[in-house]
Amino acid sequence: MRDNIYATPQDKVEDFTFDRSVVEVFPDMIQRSVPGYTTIVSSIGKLAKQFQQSNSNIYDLGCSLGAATISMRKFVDADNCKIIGVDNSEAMVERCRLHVNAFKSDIPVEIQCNDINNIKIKNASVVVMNFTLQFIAPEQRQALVQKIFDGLKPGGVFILSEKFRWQDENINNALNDLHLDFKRANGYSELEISQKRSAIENVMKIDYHDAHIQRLNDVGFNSVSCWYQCFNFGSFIAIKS
Ligand SMILES: Nc1ncnc2c1ncn2[C@@H]1O[C@H](C[S@+](CC[C@H]([NH3+])C(=O)[O-])CC(=O)[O-])[C@@H](O)[C@H]1O
Ligand SMILES: O=C(O)C(=O)Cc1ccccc1
Repeated sequence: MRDNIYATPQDKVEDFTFDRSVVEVFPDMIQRSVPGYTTIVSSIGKLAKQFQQSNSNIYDLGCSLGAATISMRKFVDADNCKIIGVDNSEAMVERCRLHVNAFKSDIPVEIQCNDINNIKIKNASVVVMNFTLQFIAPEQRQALVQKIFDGLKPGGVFILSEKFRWQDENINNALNDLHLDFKRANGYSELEISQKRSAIENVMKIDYHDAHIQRLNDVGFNSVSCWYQCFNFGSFIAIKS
């Protein structure tokens, strides 16, 4: 289903939520809005294969419809691994369970409806946050990333994908413009782009690219790199030694 949510003028643009109407169009919305999304999702599956450990948990935090969970499940083959997807949108979780159950697999998957700030993370070999940290209140981000580090086993990996901004205004504007052109090329009108911007400005607070690296180092990761970037979107790998 095509994302037409912001195609007609709205008197007042409400804050963006992951409700039922978003669920219906979500695959189209994220594909047309996030440069590199498909590459990132498939690479997450391959990274999960590289870092899986037998008898461990694999987390997909903010799993939405389960794209990263399903990608990882295709590649994971270690003994006694369990994939745990968590999302606090009931509409997403309900649809995610349908997606996950549409394919047969030997890897157990559990989809939980919960706030990721409230869950325990333990015995993890892989933790994925694919475009989710940006929706967490900024003051809660450090504690959440610390909890992820603490819940990882030695040799475990954290994969963090986000939209970025830069302190350097020239870089920031150049990469933002490339993203706007990407949305236009994918059929979004100026009205859709501006109404969507209003809808997300209060709920999606973007961190500086440097701030992510700093935070990952601060919580204890000593191997950190951006492994993918397209315009102002990208993904970090952080390994616990
Ligand atoms: N506190 C929270 N607790 C749990 N879930 C949350 C919270 N806040 C937001 N979410 C959930 O995080 C998801 C973010 S979308 C992730 C895409 C997916 N990872 C993908 O690989 O397709 C990214 C985007 O839409 O830009 C939504 O499903 C929210 O309900
Ligand atoms: O739509 C945008 O411009 C974004 O920045 C990313 C996005 C993608 C999907 C839901 C919310 C935000």
